[in-house]
Amino acid sequence: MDSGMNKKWGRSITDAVKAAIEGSATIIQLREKDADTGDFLEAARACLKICRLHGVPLVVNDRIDIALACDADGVHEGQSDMPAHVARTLLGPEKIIGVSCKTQQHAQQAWRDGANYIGCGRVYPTNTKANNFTIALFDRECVTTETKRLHTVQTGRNEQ
Ligand SMILES: Cc1ncc(COP(=O)(O)OP(=O)(O)O)c(N)n1
Ligand SMILES: Cc1nc(C(=O)O)sc1CCOP(=O)(O)O
Repeated sequence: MDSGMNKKWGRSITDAVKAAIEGSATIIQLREKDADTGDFLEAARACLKICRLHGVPLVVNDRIDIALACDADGVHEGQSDMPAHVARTLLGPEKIIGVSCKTQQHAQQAWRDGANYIGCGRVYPTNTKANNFTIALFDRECVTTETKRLHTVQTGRNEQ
């Protein structure tokens, strides 16, 4: 979740985190693509406080420095972000590392690098993210059954 999108919907990022947890979310990702570092860190600390109260892990998208600064539970990295093996070295053995994967090769590399889960998709178009492509459901099956391990699937939606 991200502050910008939630602001558009008239709620704060912390309200969004609370609502997600009330709705049974078992892990939260903070994904701030447009925030300044200071604002990102502040949001991460505020979200983490709520997550800790409820025993729900919080992972930070892209930014290992933010995750380290607030002692978040982990990070999510894309194919053009910090490689998972470097993230593992920086974060240590206990933190959660997720990696976005669109091919079997991505997935195999992620597991070799010490990822805890892979994010596979998206499988439907979205207008919330540019410069990225949708994969076929068949490809998603190949990526996830190939590795038979923990994965999430990005679905995609259309924001008006
Ligand atoms: C769970 C999950 N899966 C995939 C993504 C996408 O991550 P990435 O490829 O790094 O793209 P951005 O999020 O940086 O736009 C994700 N964030 N979470
Ligand atoms: C964060 C993210 N990355 C994607 C990718 O394809 O790499 S899809 C995605 C989430 C898109 O979800 P929504 O459409 O609900 O905004």
